Amino acid sequence: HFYDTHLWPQRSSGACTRKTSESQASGLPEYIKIVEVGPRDGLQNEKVIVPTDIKIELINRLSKTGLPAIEVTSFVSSKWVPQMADHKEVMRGIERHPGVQYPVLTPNLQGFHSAIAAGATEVSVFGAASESFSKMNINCSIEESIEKFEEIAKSARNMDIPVRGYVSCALGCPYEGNIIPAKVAEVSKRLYSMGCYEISLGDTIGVGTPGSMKRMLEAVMKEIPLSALAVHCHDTYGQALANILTAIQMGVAVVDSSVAGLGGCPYAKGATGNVATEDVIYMLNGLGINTGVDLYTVMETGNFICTALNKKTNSKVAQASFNTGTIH
Ligand SMILES: CC(C)(COP(=O)([O-])OP(=O)([O-])OC[C@H]1O[C@@H](n2cnc3c(N)ncnc32)[C@H](O)[C@@H]1OP(=O)([O-])[O-])[C@@H](O)C(=O)NCCC(=O)NCCSC(=O)C[C@@](C)(O)CC(=O)[O-]
Repeated sequence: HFYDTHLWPQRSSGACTRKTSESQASGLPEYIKIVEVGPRDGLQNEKVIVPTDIKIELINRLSKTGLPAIEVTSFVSSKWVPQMADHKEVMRGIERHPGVQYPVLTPNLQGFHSAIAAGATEVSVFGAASESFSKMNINCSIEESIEKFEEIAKSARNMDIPVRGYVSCALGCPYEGNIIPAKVAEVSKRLYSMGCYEISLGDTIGVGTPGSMKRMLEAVMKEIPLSALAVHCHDTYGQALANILTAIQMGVAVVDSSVAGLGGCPYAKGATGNVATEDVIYMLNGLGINTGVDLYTVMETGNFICTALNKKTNSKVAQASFNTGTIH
């Protein structure tokens, strides 16, 4: 089930070349920034520990696709997430391309200091809109997590390190079920107020629908400027692209995704992969929205990591391109 990319034709014209005129006409953003989370969110959930050199090669390949941001690893406890135990080696080992951001996850000051010592120049804190999830994921309440994140934000500010903020369970929690939009808005506001430049709203278990995405975003947009919002959709219920389309129709212009649709959170059982980067780019190309990312190179990179992991891609676009021998 692996893809011999030689079977694919070279990149075709069509959707990729229809640039901004359609998106301008439809009121959609002209440019969407894709934040690639595969090396972190994808590989943290693999049962096997992926060798460090494969992780580095994955990130180096992703750096050549035009992606503007690639989440590298997490500086978390190796007892909690053994898959990310080689964070220092990965951070030190990658080639950094000018203009590409390489954020890493940091749950507390200890993680922040290790990340900076390993050469990180951007970090992400990761909170939740659910008390139970916060406890299960980072072993503290939402309030305690905010205190830890404030310490990170303060140190980061002194060092000119940008901080991104995640809010998990924005559309539902594996332990509490429904999460009210007001809670998502409240946690988002606290992260934004402490200096996070962007808030990524995570549908951690992929239960959201365009309806719940719209209601949640309406609440969050009352507190935070649209330009500071991102969506992070898992595809567990097959709703990710529809949810992303809803978000971009509402003006959100930053989308997290994962090459080959790798991903999931070890503390959210049953949550399958993130939406595939290939599928997001294909949809955005079709809408005439510029991403600056080359679909073909991302598909080749997806093929590389799936071959290394001995698994089938979750990207529908990569599957279809293989089956039909065409990229539309
Ligand atoms: C946050 C902790 C560390 C608290 O864990 P804790 O056990 O409460 O920490 P502690 O402060 O009590 O320290 C206990 C031990 O952990 C060590 N420790 C303490 N901090 C660190 C650190 N930063 N890096 C490395 N080690 C650390 C510390 O040194 C000590 O070591 P010991 O003395 O026992 O040998 C733990 O709960 C943890 O590592 N959790 C990992 C959670 C995680 O990575 N989850 C997946 C990412 S979140 C996600 O996927 C969702 C997202 C972002 O994608 C968005 C979405 O989809 O919604």
